Amino acid sequence: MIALSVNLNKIALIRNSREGSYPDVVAHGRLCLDAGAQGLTVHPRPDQRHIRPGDVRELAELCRSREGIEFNVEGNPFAEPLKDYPGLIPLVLETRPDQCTLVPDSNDQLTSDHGFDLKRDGARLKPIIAELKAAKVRVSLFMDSDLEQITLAGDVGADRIELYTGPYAEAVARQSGDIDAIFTAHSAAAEHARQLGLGVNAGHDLNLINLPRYRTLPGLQEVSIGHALTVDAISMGLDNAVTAYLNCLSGN
Ligand SMILES: CC(=O)[C@@H](O)[C@H](O)COP(=O)(O)O
Ligand SMILES: NCC(=O)COP(=O)(O)O
Repeated sequence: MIALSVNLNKIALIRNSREGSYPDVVAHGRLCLDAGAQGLTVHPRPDQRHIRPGDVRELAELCRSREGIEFNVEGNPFAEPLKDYPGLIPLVLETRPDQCTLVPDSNDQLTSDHGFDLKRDGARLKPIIAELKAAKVRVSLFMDSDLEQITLAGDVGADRIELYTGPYAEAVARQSGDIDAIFTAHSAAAEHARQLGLGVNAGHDLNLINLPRYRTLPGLQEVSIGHALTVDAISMGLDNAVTAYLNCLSGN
């Protein structure tokens, strides 16, 4: 079974567009879990454009209260702390999510758009990964479909990789000629990770159109989906959107 982890960033983005706490991020996380999602994901960026440290603390409690539900916190461990943002690692060590997905985003990026270059960052990531694992937090690294880089992910002690699926999503949206080549590269990367003993997650710009093919990705354990699921929820309702993504993953 491929687990669906709903990313709540965009619920928080709407909340932050006004004073107060409407929509309530935790209440919407609870709704996703009640609809059957196996986990929740957040990406607390230093500028707090959407998810804030308080959201991470409250959602950690919510997920801990639910048997079998996983909480995944994403971010760049090297990002310059801004305002009252404590930094990703202190926040993760405080809240102890089930998984931390490290992502090489800089503070000025609109969104995540590439995986790690472990030739450059591997040495300084290794002790951070060890510290998170010592705290019993599973570590996943956001990676492109590059076999050499995925080998390095194993070398630096990652438990899993999260394949960056943006290029495939873009190719499907444009109906470009390289759709199959991109997915073939994804599959090779997933198989390579699996042979190295690494778990396989996937995410970014997944939606109800491009997601079905990921049912064939070797060893896929979890997808984290937020942007498109939130957009679908505007017309379907959040519980129906979660159900639609669960059905898509199970082939129903
Ligand atoms: C790592 C990744 O691809 C997404 O999880 C990321 O959280 C998207 O961030 P935004 O929601 O800020 O675009
Ligand atoms: N890791 C991917 C994620 O959490 C959500 O990405 P998106 O669906 O918002 O593009």
